[in-house]
Amino acid sequence: MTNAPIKLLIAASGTGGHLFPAIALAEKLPDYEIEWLGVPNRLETQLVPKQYPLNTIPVEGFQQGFGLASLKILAKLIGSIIEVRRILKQGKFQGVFTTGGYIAGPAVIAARSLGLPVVFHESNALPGKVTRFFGPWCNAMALGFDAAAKYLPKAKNVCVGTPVRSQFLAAEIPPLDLTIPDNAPLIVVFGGSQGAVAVNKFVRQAASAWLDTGAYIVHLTGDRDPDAGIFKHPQYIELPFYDNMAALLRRATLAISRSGAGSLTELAVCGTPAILIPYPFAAEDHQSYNADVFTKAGAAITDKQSELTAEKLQTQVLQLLQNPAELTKMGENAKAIAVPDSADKLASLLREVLES
Ligand SMILES: CC(=O)N[C@H]1[C@@H](OP(=O)(O)OP(=O)(O)OC[C@H]2O[C@@H](n3ccc(=O)[nH]c3=O)[C@H](O)[C@@H]2O)O[C@H](CO)[C@@H](O)[C@@H]1O
Repeated sequence: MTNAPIKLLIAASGTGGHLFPAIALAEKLPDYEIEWLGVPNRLETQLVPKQYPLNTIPVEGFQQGFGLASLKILAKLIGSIIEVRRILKQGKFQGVFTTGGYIAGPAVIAARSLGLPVVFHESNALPGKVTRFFGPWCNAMALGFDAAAKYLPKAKNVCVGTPVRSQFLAAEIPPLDLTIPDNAPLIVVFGGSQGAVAVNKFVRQAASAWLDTGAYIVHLTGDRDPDAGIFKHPQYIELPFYDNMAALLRRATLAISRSGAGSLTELAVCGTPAILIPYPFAAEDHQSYNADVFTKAGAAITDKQSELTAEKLQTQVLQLLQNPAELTKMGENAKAIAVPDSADKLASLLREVLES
């Protein structure tokens, strides 16, 4: 007699930073029957592989203060909890995995109210409010960074790193489909999964001096950059989004990046030295806490956006390009933070919780 597969509901929504680790975990559970929980019109509708049926609920994050808008959101939250309980019961799910954010609230409440186990993964060094609130209710709290544990004193913390997409771990990474000479230094600029308009502006103002040294720039602008297409140069490649990040970050001499957990994890796995510019409006400034981990490890230089100028960024990059030994050291320090088998560790933890 063969055992029926374990049914798992994955609640991961919104950004690459929330979705990629969950997809990497799902790929490690081929013997499970997995369905997804997300919201309509977010990145999950594009990124979640078709083999995982997507259930959607209309949950939203709370605004500051408590007005009519918050009451509507509360009503949606209650409706979402009822709906997730229905999905879990009807589908006979045996557990829930979540990467946090506002989808996690109804997922954790519904699962725990039905007595189902929940494994939570928090990739940031400063855990989000939802994580801090619901962490103690979960059967395991998997952390991307050790530094997060002190903010979750009552949770069952296990540091597993943050899983990266399988492309980063493949023995043979597909080659870059961009024309960049082998010996040219390459600066890669990216601003999370949605691009960073403020970073893009600094980069365009500073870029000429970098290009004059013979360096190439691959600039991933996001699709909402009003200045896209303005700056042109034969060594400057501008794209709204690029898929083959594994090959690009491995090839990069230096990255200029926001400090979302996903980006940092990939920089570490690839051993890519970086200048980090935390997104100043991220919830509770959590990207600065992420960046601190890298700066303290000697893997990156961090610039506060409010104190940065194009001139300062220009000089920092020129100095680093002239100092390959420093770049190599930063890259090695980044590699030392990496947890390349994070998805395996997370899958083992989940199996331990769901199968014991
Ligand atoms: C603005 C904001 O609050 N962002 C948060 C969001 O992640 P957000 O998705 O914004 O940022 P992350 O750095 O975590 O992830 C970005 C991902 O997009 C990928 N990418 C980017 C550009 C591109 O052209 N191609 C591509 O594949 C990167 O390789 C990376 O995997 O959730 C993360 C996890 O909780 C947080 O740490 C981030 O702070």
